[in-house]
Amino acid sequence: MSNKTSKSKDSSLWVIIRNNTYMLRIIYSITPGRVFAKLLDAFADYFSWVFFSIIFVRFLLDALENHRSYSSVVVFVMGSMAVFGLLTLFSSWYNQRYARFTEQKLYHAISMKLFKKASTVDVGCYEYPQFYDQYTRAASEANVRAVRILDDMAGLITNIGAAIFVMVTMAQIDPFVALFTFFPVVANFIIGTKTNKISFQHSQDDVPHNRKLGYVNRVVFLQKYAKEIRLSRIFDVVKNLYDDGAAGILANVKKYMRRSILLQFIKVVLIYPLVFEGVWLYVAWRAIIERDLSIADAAMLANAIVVASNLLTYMMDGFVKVAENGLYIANLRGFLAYKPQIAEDQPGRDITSLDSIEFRHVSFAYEGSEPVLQNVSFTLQQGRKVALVGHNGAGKTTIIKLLLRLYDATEGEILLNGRNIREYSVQRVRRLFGVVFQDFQVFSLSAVENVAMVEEMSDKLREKSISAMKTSGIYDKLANLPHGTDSTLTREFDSEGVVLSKGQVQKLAIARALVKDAPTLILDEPSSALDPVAEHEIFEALARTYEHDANKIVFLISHRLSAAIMADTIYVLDNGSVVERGSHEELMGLNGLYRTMYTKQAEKYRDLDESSTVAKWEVNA
Ligand SMILES: Nc1ncnc2c1ncn2[C@@H]1O[C@H](COP(=O)(O)OP(=O)(O)OP(=O)(O)O)[C@@H](O)[C@H]1O
Repeated sequence: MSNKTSKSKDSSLWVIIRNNTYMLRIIYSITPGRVFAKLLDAFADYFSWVFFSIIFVRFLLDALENHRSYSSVVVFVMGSMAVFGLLTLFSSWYNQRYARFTEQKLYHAISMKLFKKASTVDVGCYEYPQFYDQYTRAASEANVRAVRILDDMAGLITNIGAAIFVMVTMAQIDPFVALFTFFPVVANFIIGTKTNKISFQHSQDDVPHNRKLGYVNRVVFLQKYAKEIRLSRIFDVVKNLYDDGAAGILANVKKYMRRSILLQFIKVVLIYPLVFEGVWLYVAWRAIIERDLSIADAAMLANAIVVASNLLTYMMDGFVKVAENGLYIANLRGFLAYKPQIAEDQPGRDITSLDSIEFRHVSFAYEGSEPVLQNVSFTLQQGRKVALVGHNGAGKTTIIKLLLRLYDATEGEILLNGRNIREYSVQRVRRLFGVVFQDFQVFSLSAVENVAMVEEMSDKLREKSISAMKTSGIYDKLANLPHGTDSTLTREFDSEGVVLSKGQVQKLAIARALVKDAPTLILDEPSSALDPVAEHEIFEALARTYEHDANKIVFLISHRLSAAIMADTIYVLDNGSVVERGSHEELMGLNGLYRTMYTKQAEKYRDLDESSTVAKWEVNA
């Protein structure tokens, strides 16, 4: 993943501008009103500040010195107050209502962008800690940064306007005095840039540690871990991750704090006194010693210098903040710009039916791992019912993942209807398969939504979902509940939610695969949690369903070889290679791995049968 997503830390001006404008464009596309309202709010802020510190004071002192009419003072004061009142009213509406409202809108839209991207990145990304780090960095900062970028940018623009105004006003009275403001501004900029780089690096270094804290939090709060935690001492082990994370965060505090404190000290102790005290000495000198400054101008100048140096300091801070925001946005841009190698939206040929599936000398290795499949070749024609069997880790599920284009083969090719799978649209290919994976998930939604798996439920789809539930054998359980098939699964959001057993969930997953009515049905260990009666019933029902549908290919992966017997062809995988193939009878005749596995299982079942007979006999006795 590290080489797949760009993680730019370049702080050159061009990159900063590009990153900020990139984010501003996103913000503008989501809520243009917020952009204009924030600009007006920032203007209201600076206007009130500059107006009352400089113009207001100067006008009043000038009116007193030059004996202007009382009514002109009243009009000026009342007019100023009216404008101030209106701007304050606008600011409180903006900050209390509009900003919060649009903030949510921004958060929502940006989160959706992130979710969408995260749900389309290559599945292989999940094998990289760097992926989680980058996603966390992008996700944790993007929302907050979006608002900050707009606020900082609007602040900077109005700040520049206000600074120009104040500097020009000052220069009209004393061009020399403006120089006072530059030293602290430049010094502040240099220190601010350094401080921000340190705090950015600090926050980035904290991400892996914070993820460990987050992981432990999840383990404690999520239901799926609750049983293991109560029945074992695993939490003592997991908790070490929390300790590691917390220690890492503390180490980073130690690593970065000394430099930050030093820079802060230089800024506060050395820079500010130079401006504020120095300026008053200069103005007092001109007014008392040189006597070339009126009271109104002296007061205005003294205020203006403080205001100007503050404005320029804020302006430099604004530049630094904008640069800092640019660094954070680089994470988001990098993440959103990531182009999956197997892109769902990549254009490709359409495919709606399957005449044949062929694996031609296919080899595959997960990135950074040894080869999992080696030179696998087989061809399946329409209507074939095949089983993949083999020991744990032989590569059975990996074959399915390649077929679904969750990964691409490292060598060789997979052909659908005689064409390389890569020529087809990924979405179209995935629609060809109804799959039950071993690690299927239940969502906190209604049972029928868990089966249909689409947002808009039509009556027809509901009917199909219910019929699939009947075939998989879960319907009776759900139909008897107060909300029937609309009952929510899990109790995370609904106290009346249903908690299904593992076997019941497996039946639900089978219904999910059936409802797709895809040309190929893939069942990866579909009966591992089912009792023998339920297993028998499901396979009977599946056989009935597919008996009449001669076109469909059924792919079964199972450790229960009794289930694999029904297949036309059984492929035996060992260490990533197909070592045997044929019908049950043919494979038994080969005297190879299949026969050994089958005989061992048959013995086990016979032993179980015998022991249960003994148990029955003991009970009867
Ligand atoms: N995402 C992954 N990254 C790296 N290695 C993986 C990944 N998934 C599986 N493997 C490895 O690939 C090998 C084959 O795994 P696969 O899941 O295909 O086996 P399987 O035959 O389906 O096993 P089982 O019967 O236990 O389900 C295993 O050694 C496994 O450790």
